[in-house]
Amino acid sequence: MPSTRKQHHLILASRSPRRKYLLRKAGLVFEVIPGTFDESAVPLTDPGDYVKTLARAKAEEIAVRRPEAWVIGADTIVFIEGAVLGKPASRTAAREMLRRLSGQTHQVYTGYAVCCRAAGRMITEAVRTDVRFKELTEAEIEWYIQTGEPFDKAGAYAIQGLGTFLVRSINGSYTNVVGLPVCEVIEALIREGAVFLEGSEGASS
Ligand SMILES: Cc1cn([C@H]2C[C@H](O)[C@@H](COP(=O)(O)OP(=O)(O)OP(=O)(O)O)O2)c(=O)[nH]c1=O
Repeated sequence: MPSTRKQHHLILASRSPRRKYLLRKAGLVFEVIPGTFDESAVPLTDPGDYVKTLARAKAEEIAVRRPEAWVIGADTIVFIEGAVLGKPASRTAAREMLRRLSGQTHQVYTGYAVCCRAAGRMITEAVRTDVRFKELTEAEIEWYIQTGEPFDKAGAYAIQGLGTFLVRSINGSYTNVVGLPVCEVIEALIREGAVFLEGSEGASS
């Protein structure tokens, strides 16, 4: 019996619900296939190069299995005074990160990769957004930690969630902070002829 399942040709190589949400909101049709790439194996270099390397590795892992598809990979880090803040592993780590970010401006870097092996294409870029936090009281930090929101987010906060109250201002792309610079990624997809919109021919085969 022939399969009636839609074969999408755009794949998001990510387990991040935020990335999926951002691309869906932009009207794209895609599959989600998270990889197993071990980020800890990559040494920190320049923050932009670092997120590009990780984004590329995440995309390539899936592209090898689906050479005909266009694959998107991404990686987001929070960077302050030469240090990378990843996802906090404990309440103590979350507390330390939030204290460090309090009253300061930090940088959020998201690297993205858009690639297709059959087309012989690999685009990698990094986008930077400056984020300024308000001065946080200890009570505000404790309240935010007990909401549970910091734990799967780089830098222990979510600008798109309850953590919106932490942010005084941003300079640059908002979606870049959430996990995917939508403007730049869609620009790249359009340039490559790889945009699959709901209802369009390219979205299924
Ligand atoms: C700073 C910030 C980060 N984040 C999230 C975006 C990313 O999902 C996460 C950083 O972790 P990443 O390692 O970039 O991504 P991930 O592990 O969630 O997903 P995958 O590797 O499978 O693609 O932090 C927010 O949701 N809001 C924010 O304000």
